[in-house]
Parts: sequence; C-alpha cells; structure tokens
Amino acid sequence: MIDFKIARDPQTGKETWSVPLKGALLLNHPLFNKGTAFPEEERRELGLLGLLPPHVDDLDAQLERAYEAFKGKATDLERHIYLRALQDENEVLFYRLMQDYIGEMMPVVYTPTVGEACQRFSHIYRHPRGLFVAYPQRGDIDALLANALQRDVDVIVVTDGERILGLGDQGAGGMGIPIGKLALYTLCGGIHPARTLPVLLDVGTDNPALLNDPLYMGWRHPRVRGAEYDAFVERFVQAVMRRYPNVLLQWEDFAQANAGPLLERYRDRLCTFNDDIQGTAAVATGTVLAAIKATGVRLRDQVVAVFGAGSAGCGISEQLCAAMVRDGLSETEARSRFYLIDRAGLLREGLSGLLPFQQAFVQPAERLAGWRLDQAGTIGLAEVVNNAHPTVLIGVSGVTGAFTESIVKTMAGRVPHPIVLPLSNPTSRCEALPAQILAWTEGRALVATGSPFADVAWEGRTISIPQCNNSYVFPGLGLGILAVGARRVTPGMFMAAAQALADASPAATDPDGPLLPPLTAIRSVSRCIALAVAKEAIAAGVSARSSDADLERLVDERMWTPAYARLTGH
Ligand SMILES: O=C([O-])CC(=O)C(=O)O
Ligand SMILES: [Mg+2]
Repeated sequence: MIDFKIARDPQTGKETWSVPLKGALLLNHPLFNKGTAFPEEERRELGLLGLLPPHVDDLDAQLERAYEAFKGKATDLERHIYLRALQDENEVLFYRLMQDYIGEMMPVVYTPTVGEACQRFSHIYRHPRGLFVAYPQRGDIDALLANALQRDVDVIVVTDGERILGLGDQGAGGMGIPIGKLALYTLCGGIHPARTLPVLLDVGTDNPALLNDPLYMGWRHPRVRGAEYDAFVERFVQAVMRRYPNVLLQWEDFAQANAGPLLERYRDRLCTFNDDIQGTAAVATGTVLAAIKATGVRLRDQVVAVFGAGSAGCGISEQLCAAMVRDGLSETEARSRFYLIDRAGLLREGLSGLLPFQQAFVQPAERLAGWRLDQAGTIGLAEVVNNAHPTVLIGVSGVTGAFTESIVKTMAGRVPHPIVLPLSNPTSRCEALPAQILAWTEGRALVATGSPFADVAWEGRTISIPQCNNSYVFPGLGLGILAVGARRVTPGMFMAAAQALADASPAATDPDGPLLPPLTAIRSVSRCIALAVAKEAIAAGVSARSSDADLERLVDERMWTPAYARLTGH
C-alpha cells in the first residue's frame, strides 16, 4: 500500500496529490507518473532531474506520440498489449487516449480483444496488476488484501476465470476481465482509478491446454469445487468486508453453477451484484425498451425467444418480464410470453434437470400441442420460431451462428420489425452477424450485438449496430451507488438503469436513429444512469440520504477526468 493523499480545490476541481515517492520510484508508478509532462518545478522537487529528456511535453504532445505508437502495431492483440503497458506506465495518459479514441480503442482494451488477451495471458504477461487470491493462500487473505496498492477501494471486480465471455475456463488468465471492466468503470463512469481493485480468485483450472502449458502462470491444479470452493469464496468475502466494508463488489464471468448461488448468498450481506446476470439484463431490457419506442409496438405485446437459458438468459427474461408487468400484464400473462431454449431444448413442463431459476419460465404442455420434436427429441429454436412467433429474439448461448437464415427469415415473415439481439461474446461466438440479419430481413430488423460490429450498408442506408453490452450499465450503476453511498444493489436500480438507457436512445426521437447512444456519449449516458440509480437508492431506503437534493453535484464530484494533478512530496 502506498499512502498518498488527494486534496481537491472545491472551486476549480483541480487535485493536488501528495505522494511519498521520489525519483525513479515515482516514474515507475502509473498513478503518479506523468513521464515527460512533469513540469520543471516538480522535476526539481521530486528528484526527477536528469531522469527524463529535458523537453517538457504537455498531455497533447504525449497523446500524439502514444497514438502514433498504437497505430504502429500490427494486430489487435499487439494493440492490447501496448495499451495495457501504457496503463501500467501512466494512467492519465492511458485514460485520455482511451477517451479521445474510444470507438477505436474500447474493443481493443475490452471485448472482443480482451478475450484473446485472457487466452494468451501467460504468454503476453508483462507487469502485475490487481490481486491474485490463490487457493493455497486461503489462510492469508487479509494479508493479501493489505498488500494491495490501494488504501481505499470503492469498487472490486472479481472473477474465478471459469466462464470468460463465451470462451470458457481461462484459469488465472481470467484476470484480464476484471482489469478490463475496471478500466471501463473509469473510462465510462469516471470512477477514480486509484480506488478500483481487480481480483482473480485462483481455484485452479480444468482447461487441459492451460494445465499442460509450461508457461501457465496460475495454480496448476484441477478446480476446487463444492464445499471447499464455497468456504474459500466466503473467506474472501469476509476479508473484503473487514477491510472495505462499503465496497461495491462485482461478480464477473463465473460459471453458471456458481454465478446465481453466489449472488443469492451475498446480495443481502453487502453491496454486490452479478454483472453477467443483472448488468446484461439491464442493458438488454434498456435496448428492447428503446426498440419498442422505435417500432411503436408495446412491450406487453411482444413475444420473446431467448436462446441460452443460463443465468444470463433467465436474468434478462426476469427483468423484461418485470417490465411487462409494469406495462400492465399479470405476472402469469407476462411469463407466458417467454420461450427460453437451453441445451435440452425449450424449457417446458416435464423436462427433467431444470435448474431452480429456470422453473419460472417453463411452458405448459397444453400450449405446445402439435409442436414437433427434433431428432434429439427436444424442441429447438426453429420450432419455437415456427409456432410461438416471437417478435424479440435474444442470443446468450455462446453458440456461433445459432440464428440461421431460415430461423431469422421465418421470424421476419410475421413481424414487420423483428428485434434481434445476438449478445454472445466475443465476436467469434456471435449467434449471427448483423449484416446477415439485415440481409435476411430486407433491412427491417432492429439489431444490437454483445460485441462491437462495424456499420452495415443497406440499400443506401448506413445502419449502425449498437453494442448491447453491460458496459452501458455497470459504470453508471457504480457511479450512482458511490455517489449516495448505497449499501445494497437492488432490482429497482437495474430497472432505473434500463429506463435511463432507453430514454437516452437516439431511436426514441428518430425512428432511423441507432437503438443505443454512440460510445462517444457513454460518459453522459453513465451520468444519467448514475442519477437514476442514486434516486432509486434513496427511494428504496438503502442510502443514508433521504432527499434527492444535490444529486447532480454528488455524481459530478465523483467523476474523475484524466488530467494531471499537481504532485508534491511528503
Ligand atoms: O464482457 C463483456 O463484453 C460482456 C460480458 O460481461 C460477458 O460477455 O461476459
Ligand atoms: Mg461478463
């Protein structure tokens, strides 16, 4: 831990950081390092004279140099390595560069390239970041946390690496995900980078390629499971609560068998949520709400097919269902409009092996009279589309190409503007490519994807493909929670976030506009979401505040902007 202090001028918002480091040690510290932009008097005061080339740059000159270096890289993975190295060298420069070129750089730091970076983690590793909490060290978790660089932590993103995007078990390589998510907390939500902590719980890996890789950096052991796993996670959460009682803890990319149970176990004990279940649900709900504004067909009249009935698919369905109830349906009526398809086919009465969270979406046998079973004896997506006539089709399966031409064409045969959301990540796992969906529907479909895609040209129109990714929600959610010191993350906050996202949709005012705002607007979208979430926290009684007064100031004060602070020694 490095004990540094930040003083903020209330008038100008400018920060002065008092740091205990000097000379080369200071230059090696990404939070403090300004590189060639250290002004003369700081070079003198902080023992930097002679350690830097004599010319003093400003941030703009540094940006130009960094962008040139970025452009010089040949592949996305090399660009990722470059940006991660910059993050480990100079955070202000990294975040300003990301902000100025967000459309170009977010897919490199985050989805999809972060997936490849996780797969190649042990080969591209350069510099430590975040905290590795490995099972053999389970007796020392308090000490491990105390070793973290940060004294005060507001947000932790934790994974055990078992379900990294749609790429499965990446073991310790999963650390790339918490690092990427927290970079987005700062980039999109203005969360101070000094107050975020990525954590990888290393309980081993069942990925044979990793276990056999001589360079693998994780604990070389099959995954610890069952009661031992649960006890380990419990030790971790207790240590976190002792050290950072008010922290926001985000669970990320856990396998289905653990994701839901962990959320249930901890949601009432600390301020915590699961991004893949709840964050993905909120962004999908916000996107569907935006799409129905564009089509003019009410939510209560939609029929939803969800391909992939894991925790994400069920989480999305639960939230959309709650939104339908708000739109006037009874819960039973709303649930009857959902068709969820898992590996064993449509969730239906009599199907064995249903998970607890799937039970609520089981279709009764009488509604399926006359439906055909496929060769495997299940009711597949094609049969659902043939018979149920969905208006919304959502993919969270990780099955590349699952939305075939015939499925999409059948759907579009009955719906003027089908809403099609292939959300699986990374790009290689997408259920259908946007250009295909638009071609198969004569440009009528409203499409949004989980991973980023380029615009599609269609008969003289340029159709932008919004990225329906939880990155539209979690940074603003976190910002709102921190702004009012919320103690819990409630379902109402996700509904407020979804509504705020839909309200910010360009399609709400222009039927030809994209469903989601462009990435260049993401900071202002996060701010709107933060305000809605903060309001909801107060209304739900989970904040110490009792009034909405001053919310804008509270949110704005929390938003860090990448700019060099004055540095002094102490
Ligand atoms: O990371 C992303 O792009 C979205 C996400 O949470 C996932 O796919 O697991
Ligand atoms: Mg995830």
